[in-house]
Amino acid sequence: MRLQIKGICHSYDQVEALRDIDFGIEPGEVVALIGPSGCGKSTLLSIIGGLLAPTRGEILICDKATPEGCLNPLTYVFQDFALLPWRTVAGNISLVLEDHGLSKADRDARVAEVLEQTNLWDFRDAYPKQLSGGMKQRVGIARALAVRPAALLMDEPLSALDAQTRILLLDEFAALFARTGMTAVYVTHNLNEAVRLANRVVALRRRPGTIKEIHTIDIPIAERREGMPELIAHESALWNLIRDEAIAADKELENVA
Ligand SMILES: Nc1ncnc2c1ncn2[C@@H]1O[C@H](COP(=O)(O)OP(=O)(O)OP(=O)(O)O)[C@@H](O)[C@H]1O
Repeated sequence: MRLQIKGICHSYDQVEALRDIDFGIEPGEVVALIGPSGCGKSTLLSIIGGLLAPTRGEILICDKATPEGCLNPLTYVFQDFALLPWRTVAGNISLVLEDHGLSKADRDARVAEVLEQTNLWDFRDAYPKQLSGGMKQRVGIARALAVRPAALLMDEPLSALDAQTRILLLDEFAALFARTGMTAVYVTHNLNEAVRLANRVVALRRRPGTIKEIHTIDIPIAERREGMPELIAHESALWNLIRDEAIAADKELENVA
């Protein structure tokens, strides 16, 4: 799916959150949105996903190409997993397939397929309260994949997890993106995640949120490894881009507390 973000501006009452945001997302591309706290990353993701109408501008879907059997072209992965506690792993995944006119056999086949893809098969009958944070987020990913999306929209999907689980899931996301050629928009505070996963990184400045720079990382995602000198160089270039504003945003939050 090719998306064009065109002249997006958004204000919440008196707060001008985004101004004149323009860029394209190519099919199979992973775009990370980074920037200091409050620069409008989540607002932009919500606008791309159609959850929020922008004050001005539009999101153009330039080609309508979607995977076969796609039930929801733009699909969210939430940082807090958003699982139903009274449903099993398989039940949580199957939930998003209900009300789409699929037969039970089709639903079961899709659930089995994504359970395999996310290494959750052995946990299919477990309930969310029995799972670690990392396993819960795997269920979140499996649920998103079950609708065969054209693009995944991910809002800090690893931020609720401990450091070791983050590293494990980061490897799994990289493998997933490399294997499926999935189009994705990935919001993160974490520059390490951005350089592991993204083909391009959109760095935003704040007040109002505008594009500071679009940074390209031209190493195939499948070839990226933790600690690669080239990735460390990209991470440090990104930090130099947002450093001053990140420090200012941090001080501002400290003053409020
Ligand atoms: N519902 C809302 N009502 C009023 N102001 C809002 C609302 N949501 C966000 N804002 C403001 O809009 C600006 C952008 O917020 P947003 O959450 O999109 O930024 P962010 O970059 O995702 O922040 P963070 O990194 O802290 O999650 C901030 O100044 C925020 O306070």
